[in-house]
Amino acid sequence: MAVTETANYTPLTEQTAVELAAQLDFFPKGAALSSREIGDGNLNYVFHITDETGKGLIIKQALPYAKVVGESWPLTLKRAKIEANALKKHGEYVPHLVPEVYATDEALAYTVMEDLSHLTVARAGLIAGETYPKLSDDIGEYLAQTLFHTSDFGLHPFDKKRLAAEFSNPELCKITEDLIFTDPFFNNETNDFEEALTADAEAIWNNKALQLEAAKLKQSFLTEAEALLHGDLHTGSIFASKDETKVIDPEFAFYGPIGFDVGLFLANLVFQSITRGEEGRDVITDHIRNTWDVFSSRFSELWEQENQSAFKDTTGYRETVLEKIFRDSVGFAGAELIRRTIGLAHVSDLDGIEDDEERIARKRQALRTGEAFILKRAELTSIDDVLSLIGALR
Ligand SMILES: Nc1ncnc2c1ncn2[C@@H]1O[C@H](COP(=O)(O)OP(=O)(O)O)[C@@H](O)[C@H]1O
Ligand SMILES: CSC[C@H]1O[C@H](OP(=O)(O)O)[C@H](O)[C@@H]1O
Repeated sequence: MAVTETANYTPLTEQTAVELAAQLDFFPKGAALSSREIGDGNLNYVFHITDETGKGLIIKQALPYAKVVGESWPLTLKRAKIEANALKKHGEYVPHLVPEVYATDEALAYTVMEDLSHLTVARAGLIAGETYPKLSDDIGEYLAQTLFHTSDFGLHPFDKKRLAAEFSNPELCKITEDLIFTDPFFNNETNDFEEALTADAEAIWNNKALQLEAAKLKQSFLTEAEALLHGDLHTGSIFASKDETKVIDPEFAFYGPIGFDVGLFLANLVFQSITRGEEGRDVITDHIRNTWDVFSSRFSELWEQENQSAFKDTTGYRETVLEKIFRDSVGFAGAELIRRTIGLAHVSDLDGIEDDEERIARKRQALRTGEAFILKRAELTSIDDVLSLIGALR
């Protein structure tokens, strides 16, 4: 990382975070503020500042390295600016589905934003058996609005290319390129899995057909600047309640293939489908189906209403675009299922299963499902095909 990037940077402490919050015009003058670092993610500090009435705000600060690994893994501070700008850009289309950004500081790499502590991180809630009736309606809407409006279908080509340049995010993309698309498909030292899964991992590393498809997915991720993605849309990046949904943490935002955001969210629902008993599974199946249905129908409506392309009404064009997004989504979902099982950075849906035999069985199922998604994605033509495949691999 360039020396200049950290020249004026100091990490906040709970104390300095309070001092910073007091300087903002947010709490009443002289309010008694308290501060707690609550970050449970892999990369950043998150300070929760509250006054005596319970009113709160969040200060998220990037560290000059990946928190999960330590100082041996330097990481650009620019990601804080990318995250704040992505929240604001996506907020232009779906203000009700992202936190409000109150202030930013590029040198100190922090973002001050709306406190969402009244909501629960969706992954934790789903694992606990919570139901979120609006989750797939809201995420389908979020995906359609943010991805359509930042694509060539929704923007003038000059604006789209300017935005793509603004959201160039090579360092964070490299993490995804390595951790999702490369390392799990080879015997790489970043991989992380229980000994009982060794033969399963080796089968992946020896599967040449799978590697070829992984290479194609990686190429798509590297080269297809279709829309401004969230870039890491898993259920740990979503806050939810029965009547609200908010998407946080778009520090991996960049111009990439639309199916990447759709696929990551679907894969994280699939983890729930895999780990739940029969009684709790239907609600997840419905969310998987509804996410695609809402996304594709809202995307189609926006296409009809707002697409300026000369080919907008060309027979079969919209269908062709949606078929590609669908195929990509299934493939990217497959890569996410595999990387969260044997790669670096797991999900608690699987790792939290206490019984060893059950945990290993569910992880094997996740690997089988991921492989099938990647290898069969060209044959799957509807979301019901995907759901049947998930069912057949139980
Ligand atoms: N706006 C917010 N309101 C309340 N809590 C938040 C907010 N943003 C983040 N958090 C808390 O901090 C945790 C980590 O945030 P996240 O943005 O996912 O960090 P990282 O980039 O390190 O993964 C979240 O799981 C959540 O508990
Ligand atoms: C060393 S980064 C690993 C992993 O962490 C990110 O997740 P999050 O910021 O939500 O904790 C992202 O998924 C990266 O792939």
